[in-house]
Amino acid sequence: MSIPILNLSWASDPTLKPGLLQHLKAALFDVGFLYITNHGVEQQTIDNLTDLLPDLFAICPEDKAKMSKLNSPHFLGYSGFAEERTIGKPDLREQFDLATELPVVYHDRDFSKLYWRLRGPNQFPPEDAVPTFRRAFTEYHDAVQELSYRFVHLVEEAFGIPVGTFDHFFGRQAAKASQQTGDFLPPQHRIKLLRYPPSDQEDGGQGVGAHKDSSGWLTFLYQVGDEPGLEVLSSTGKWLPVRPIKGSFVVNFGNAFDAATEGAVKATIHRVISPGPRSNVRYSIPFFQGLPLDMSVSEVRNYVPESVRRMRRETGRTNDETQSFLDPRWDSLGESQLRKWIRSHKDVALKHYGQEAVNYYTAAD
Ligand SMILES: O=C(O)CCC(=O)C(=O)O
Ligand SMILES: [Fe+2]
Repeated sequence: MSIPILNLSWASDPTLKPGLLQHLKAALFDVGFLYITNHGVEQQTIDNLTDLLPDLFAICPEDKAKMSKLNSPHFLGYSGFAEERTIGKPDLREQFDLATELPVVYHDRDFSKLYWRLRGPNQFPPEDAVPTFRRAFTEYHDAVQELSYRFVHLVEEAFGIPVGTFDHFFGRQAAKASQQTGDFLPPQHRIKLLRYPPSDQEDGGQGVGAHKDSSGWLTFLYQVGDEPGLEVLSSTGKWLPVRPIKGSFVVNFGNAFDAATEGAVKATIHRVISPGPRSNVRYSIPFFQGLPLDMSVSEVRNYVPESVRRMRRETGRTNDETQSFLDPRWDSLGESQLRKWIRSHKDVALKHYGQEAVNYYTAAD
């Protein structure tokens, strides 16, 4: 298995587009991981943000503390080196979690569900500490958001459903009158700015442990520079390197997408090995495309054609890893997101959601 590279500029050439869609189908259904090049996001927009990363991570500890995730019921802000764990081991990275800049909604509308508190504004670094950061971040966010919507249109074509079928998930058009769903509050997308310092272990260390993405629908990852480390688990059980290709994004699929397609498009397992002792710092920026918090995966599934959903069933393999969406308690995106955040950040959860919520969301299944 190798990781396909799709040239998105083929989408605007009628003679090349059928080939692109063919490649996309193979990438979606056979691999679940791909690179995209000529994707339409200006290199300058990317560089304006990536050039600031060394300065951002070099802000003083007091400024980092002021941006701590502990301040944020939305789990947005700074987490220090090795503070998060995956599969029981610390991840040797430092990160800023950001998102689409949105106001809180739970104060002034009838949003009775606790998960609405996930939605809210960013904590930005002080403007004098990293001048132009907010502008560079916002431009990057807007450009990748636009790419993500464009890419979803190609996925619709690959699925053989009308272009725009998923638009109302993103507040881009009302659902058709005949359909029950619609009027969702447009989602908040999440962006992590990640820094992996060189490890003192010869074989690197756990940059981030093996996982599937649970924060969104599709992930668009930008790997800064040439430092390797990202690996994806192939269907034969081998770890394949996903080396940076200058200017490309890596696309992969989150648990919700896997569940919505009944496993036809897999949420692949991936990990990052930290740079070794003589390597450079590695930076990367995943963009997790969100879905409306009050939408349920079963609703999303209604828009995915039967021809796609039966693919996994026909292979005879069960859809093992997305069981949590099958539990009615976690079927909505909001419930599953809140559960995930509370489980991974108990300190933030206790402070902003209280012991009762922590007990509820962390109880064994
Ligand atoms: O840093 C990377 O290349 C990947 C990060 C990742 O998989 C994640 O944060 O979900
Ligand atoms: Fe990931």
